[in-house]
Amino acid sequence: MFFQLNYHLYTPAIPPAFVSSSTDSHFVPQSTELRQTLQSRSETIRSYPSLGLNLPEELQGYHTLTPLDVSFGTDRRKFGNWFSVVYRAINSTDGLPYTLRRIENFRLMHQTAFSSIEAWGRVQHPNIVSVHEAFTTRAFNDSSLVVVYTYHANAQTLYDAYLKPKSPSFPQQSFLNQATGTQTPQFTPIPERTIWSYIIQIASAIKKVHEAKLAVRMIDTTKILVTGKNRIRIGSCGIVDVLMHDTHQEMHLLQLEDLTMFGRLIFALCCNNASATTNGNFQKSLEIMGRLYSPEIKTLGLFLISKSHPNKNINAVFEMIGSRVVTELDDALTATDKLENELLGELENARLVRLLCKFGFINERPEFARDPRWSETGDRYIIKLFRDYVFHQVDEHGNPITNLSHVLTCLSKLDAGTDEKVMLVARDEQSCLVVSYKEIRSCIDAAFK
Ligand SMILES: Nc1ncnc2c1ncn2[C@@H]1O[C@H](COP(=O)(O)OP(=O)(O)OP(=O)(O)O)[C@@H](O)[C@H]1O
Repeated sequence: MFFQLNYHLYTPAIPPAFVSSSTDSHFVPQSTELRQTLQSRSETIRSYPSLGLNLPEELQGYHTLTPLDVSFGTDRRKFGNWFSVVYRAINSTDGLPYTLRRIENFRLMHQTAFSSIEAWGRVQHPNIVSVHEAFTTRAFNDSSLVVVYTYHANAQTLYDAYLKPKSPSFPQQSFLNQATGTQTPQFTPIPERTIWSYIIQIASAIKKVHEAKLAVRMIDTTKILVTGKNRIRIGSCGIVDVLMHDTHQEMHLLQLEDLTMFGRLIFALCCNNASATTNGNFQKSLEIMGRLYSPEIKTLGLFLISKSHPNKNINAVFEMIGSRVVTELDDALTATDKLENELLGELENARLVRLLCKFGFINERPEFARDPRWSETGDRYIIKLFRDYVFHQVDEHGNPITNLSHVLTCLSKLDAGTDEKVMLVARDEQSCLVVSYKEIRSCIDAAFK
């Protein structure tokens, strides 16, 4: 069956006045930066682990383990009371990269501890790193628990992105502004719009989790990932449920604890201090927050960390932040417009690559090399001359013309099968043929078949 395409040449883009690819938007950087970001993620995924790490070659269907924690080997990080290490690994079944969080020296007492992982597997949300599976293994020469998550290339924790001291010679302190007599924080505050965006994203993740009758149990700057421009995702979900399986705790209380951790997170981000709500720092934190941000953020933060608020639940949070959600929604829709527009510009790629592959399959087949009938007669002769017309033209001095727009225009016309005629000249210039792109396309199709 042969379908006539009713589009040809290049897909027209939306006028830049409506969707501009050269300007930044809240969630999508300008086109060139977006491309660099995606390219760099692709490079990261293809990067290979250094040798000599002494890691298992294979682990429950995962291979090519690469540690993601840069401090691996020197500063052994902790997950609660347990040591944990994070790896990227490739799944043998689908060939895709995943994140493996390993908890060292963990003894699984009951298989039922994994039931929460199944529940987490059903939680799909744009602000939660998806949980895939969990297993125990002796492949690391101990008894380890491994929980597998979606891998977000080049993700950074909120801690690394904002709170980590930039240099040991610049401790994160306030200094006294002699002119005004006020303490000025020695850090670059996160813009208010970004803080609201993070608040809304975390709140909607918590809402999803609480509605699934689960609790996040780990809302902390070191466990939330920045996975794109102003995009964050809660990582490490489900681990605490497995680790604490034998300690029964009421879900309602765990969900309240989520809100308290959420409040502490807001203070930490606003004040650039992971311990902003501890006793010694609290007054100073309130002062910093009052000075840098609108009062609604402080009110929300105080509501969340309050011990005994009768109406403390995630829906009450949304009542407090409702008006800000509209801006977030607008920005999210602008992001889809921008990405759709970027995609429009790439539509041609797949068509053209498929066409080039077809050419590659047909032209110069070695098994027909001694058979002049293959390429010197009929359909295939036309294809050969067309190939010369597209790729092998020379200028008046006999130098090759490498004009990409000529190639792309010809291929697009060919793909569309236009009625436009083209004159194909034999290499010896003794004969020429005038054929339409439509006819050339039929020849290629027939030869390919
Ligand atoms: N799902 C994921 N996709 C991509 N990278 C991830 C993912 N989860 C974690 N990482 C990366 O792995 C690294 C280590 O994560 P980890 O949670 O151990 O951070 P950490 O700062 O070392 O925290 P801790 O002190 O608790 O160990 C971080 O740089 C993080 O960006």
